[in-house]
Amino acid sequence: ALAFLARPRGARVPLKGRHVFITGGSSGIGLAMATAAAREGARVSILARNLARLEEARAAIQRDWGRSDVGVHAADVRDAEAVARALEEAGPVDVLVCNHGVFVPQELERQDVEEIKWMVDINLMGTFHLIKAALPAMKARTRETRLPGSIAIMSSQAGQVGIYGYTAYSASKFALRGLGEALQHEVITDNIHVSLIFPPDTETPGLEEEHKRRPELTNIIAGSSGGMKANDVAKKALDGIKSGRFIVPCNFEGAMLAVATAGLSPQSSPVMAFLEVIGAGLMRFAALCFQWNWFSTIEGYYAKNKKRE
Ligand SMILES: NC(=O)C1=CN([C@@H]2O[C@H](COP(=O)(O)OP(=O)(O)OC[C@H]3O[C@@H](n4cnc5c(N)ncnc54)[C@H](OP(=O)(O)O)[C@@H]3O)[C@@H](O)[C@H]2O)C=CC1
Ligand SMILES: CCCCCCCCCCCCCCCC(=O)[C@@H](N)CO
Repeated sequence: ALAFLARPRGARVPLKGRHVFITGGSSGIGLAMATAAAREGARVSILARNLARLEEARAAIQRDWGRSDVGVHAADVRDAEAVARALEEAGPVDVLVCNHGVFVPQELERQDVEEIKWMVDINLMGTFHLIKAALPAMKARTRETRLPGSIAIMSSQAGQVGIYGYTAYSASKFALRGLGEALQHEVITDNIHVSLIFPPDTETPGLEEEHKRRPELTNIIAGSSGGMKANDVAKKALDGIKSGRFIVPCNFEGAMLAVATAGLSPQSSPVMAFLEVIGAGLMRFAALCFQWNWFSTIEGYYAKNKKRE
């Protein structure tokens, strides 16, 4: 029954010979995805603000994979016109990867409104700008080539569960899920598959920066999910994109989170649909255990710090 029910139907999204456009492609997960896509024979374009870092990334991809056709586009995703210009320059896209993102964890009370707005503008509004700019040509492309296209959006496990220190970041990353679910309805008849990627802490230049300011409690709770290397996240992400998966978890805890938060998300895999139906109660129980542990940690931490004052 679930094999019949699971929707949208699964798809094979090939990368070889296709145009893969990756934002935040000059660093961390984005650079790892750009490198892996080039290795699979895709024509890759990368977008970020800093041109020098983009050029370095292009040189690294060319050195490793001998591709001389990596396109670089310096633009800020907050600037809708600059994003539209970059996509115009790059030409029609087959696979759009909205991976750019910024994260500064902080308790809401201590975080400035400017910093909150900055995260929401880049992580959420930037993704809107990209998809709106890329979509018309993407639709024409899937019609022309009769091959499925893909829009991949980089969320985070902090986009599946809200944890201490991530009010602004989680809000921006949860929002991407709403965007993605609604968008999948709108583009399915154009043969475009939406993928939402949910990595745990991943070793990147961005994470190194984040650690300079991350509250101790955020460190502890985020540690509930094992850290990963950028190359491994990139591989999971590309595998998810290639098989047209909507929810793409990256590690074991991520697979549990995916089942626990399945909600009303699209599901093309009958096997995953089966696990979701069977696992719902069990994973809710596991989630309550995790929450029990997190609240105990927070209460213990505050009790200890009060004593010290
Ligand atoms: N590392 C982690 O622990 C995790 C990361 N993620 C998500 O994965 C994505 C990538 O993270 P990671 O690789 O760590 O990040 P990095 O900080 O290493 O790289 C971020 C990339 O995004 C680009 N970028 C940032 N702001 C803008 C902007 N306004 N316009 C255009 N490009 C921009 C950066 O280039 P430039 O500064 O030149 O613009 C850079 O290329 C993010 O969306 C992040 O939220 C999710 C879960 C865990
Ligand atoms: C039912 C069972 C549930 C099991 C596991 C729950 C684990 C949740 C851990 C949440 C970790 C959030 C890390 C965010 C990383 C990130 O995005 C930052 N590095 C900034 O980018």
